Amino acid sequence: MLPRIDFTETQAYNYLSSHFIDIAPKHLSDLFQKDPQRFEKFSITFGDLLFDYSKNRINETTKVLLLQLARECKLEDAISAMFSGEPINETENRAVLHTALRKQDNAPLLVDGKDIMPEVKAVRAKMRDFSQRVINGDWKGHTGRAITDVVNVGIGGSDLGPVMVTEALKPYKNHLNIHFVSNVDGTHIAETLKRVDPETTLFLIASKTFTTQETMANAHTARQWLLDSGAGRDAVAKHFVALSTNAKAVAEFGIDTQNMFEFWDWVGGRYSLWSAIGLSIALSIGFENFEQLLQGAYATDQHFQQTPFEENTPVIMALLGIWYNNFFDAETHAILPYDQYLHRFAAYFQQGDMESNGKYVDRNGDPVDYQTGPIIWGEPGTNGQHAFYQLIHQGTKLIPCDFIAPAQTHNAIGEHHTLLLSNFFAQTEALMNGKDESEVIAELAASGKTDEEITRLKTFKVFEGNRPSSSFLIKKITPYTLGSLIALYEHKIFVQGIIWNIFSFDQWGVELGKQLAGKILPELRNDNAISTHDASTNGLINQYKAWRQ
Ligand SMILES: O=P(O)(O)OC[C@H]1O[C@@H](O)[C@H](O)[C@@H](O)[C@@H]1O
Repeated sequence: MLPRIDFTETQAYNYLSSHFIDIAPKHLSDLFQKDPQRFEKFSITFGDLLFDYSKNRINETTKVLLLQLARECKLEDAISAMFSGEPINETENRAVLHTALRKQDNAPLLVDGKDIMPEVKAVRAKMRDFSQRVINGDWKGHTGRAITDVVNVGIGGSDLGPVMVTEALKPYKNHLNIHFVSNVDGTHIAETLKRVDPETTLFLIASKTFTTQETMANAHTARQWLLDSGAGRDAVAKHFVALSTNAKAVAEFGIDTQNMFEFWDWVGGRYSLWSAIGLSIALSIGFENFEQLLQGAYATDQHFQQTPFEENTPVIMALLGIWYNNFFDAETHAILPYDQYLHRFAAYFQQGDMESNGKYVDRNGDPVDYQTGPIIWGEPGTNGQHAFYQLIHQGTKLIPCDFIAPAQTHNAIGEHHTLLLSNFFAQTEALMNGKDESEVIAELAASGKTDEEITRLKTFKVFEGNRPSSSFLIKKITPYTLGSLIALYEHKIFVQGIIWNIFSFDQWGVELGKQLAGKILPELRNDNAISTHDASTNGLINQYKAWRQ
């Protein structure tokens, strides 16, 4: 069982509250001036990844107190509980073992007294064999032609991870075209089916539960499309495989369970890209590269389990988030990759973080009286700079930002990467230092402005700075370093959930909307006027019925 500790009642929280009053007025640029060792003190190099957190509004005392907070919340026990397979997802009575999927050592891992590693390895071997056969053309479609296109049909955790990773690792891609269909909006599948050939397309029906409405609707449409092309029923076995925990539902759908890649209820959907759900990744970049991804994540798992908290990257990431969320009242957190290939990274962690820690009930079942998970958002740089950075620099909200950039690019074209990185470094510096009034006046005067113009314009051009950021500089985005990076964010989310005393691995908040959609659906199947809801919902439904003809 996970500890039940109200972090706002710890000694560390008390100390942090008074310490906050000292730190809040201090400017980051002064902190740097006073301490030439600041970068060395507040950065961690882990493999090919440098985590620089020195541009955060902390000093050594802050760090000591935040670490004390983690200890008082019994983080160490929680980490061993997760890795050892205790049922820490208590509202579903499940273990949380996405880490087992990337485990590289041979030690057994028991869940309910049974070693799960042989099954994990068997599915990995099956994925290896299958992906190799599809990639080298041995797996044929129903007319004997090799597969050219793979369509992953899934949503949420059965979509976002594979989409993000296949995009991030495009430089490693082979000849297979990979498509993703998630939305129940028929447009998504219709547009995808226009681009593929029934003779050479393989559908991966990715659903942990195999009951998700969107995925089942899209899977049925895809199967019908195959049959409508003239293929017989036996063609389904050559063009459909399932990635799921639910063998019964897979068989009912008509997919041979031989063609099912299994995973288990101790893998959360949003943590499942390491499981059979990652088959589209293995098909896209080859199984060796998929294994590299797992190995990179495993390196982070070891770092997380074995490194003292002082130098433990996910622990520090999490504590910084708590510092801003619970003391500075920051409501959001931006993830800003300076790498076009990482363009779905923030979207992926919107689910990862917000579905995990967007909760107002604590582990005792009581409403919390403090803030929990932040709003996660972001877009790649430099595009974000020309869109929303205005607000980050001069808006009224404090937005802690993570900047992520590779030192080496996969596309060394002219000076592009140097231009990109100059922006990455400049933004973190600008956010921290800002620009004071005297600099603004000097610049305006140098550009020939009159005194009157200078007086009129100067306040608009001042940047107060002191806006915090952390930077991840990665030698190169490879399957291995990407695996490490994703796992860092996963463990950050875990640590925060432990400290906020919430359950991070269930998602009851997504159920109500599904339930109501289930009630409304039959009401939309006829033309009768509806009066069973509130006036707004009735009004919307009735107008829809009037207009839909
Ligand atoms: O993989 P499944 O069972 O189809 O579920 C897809 C998604 O369904 C959503 O309802 C859940 O909120 C997500 O966590 C999940 O990833």
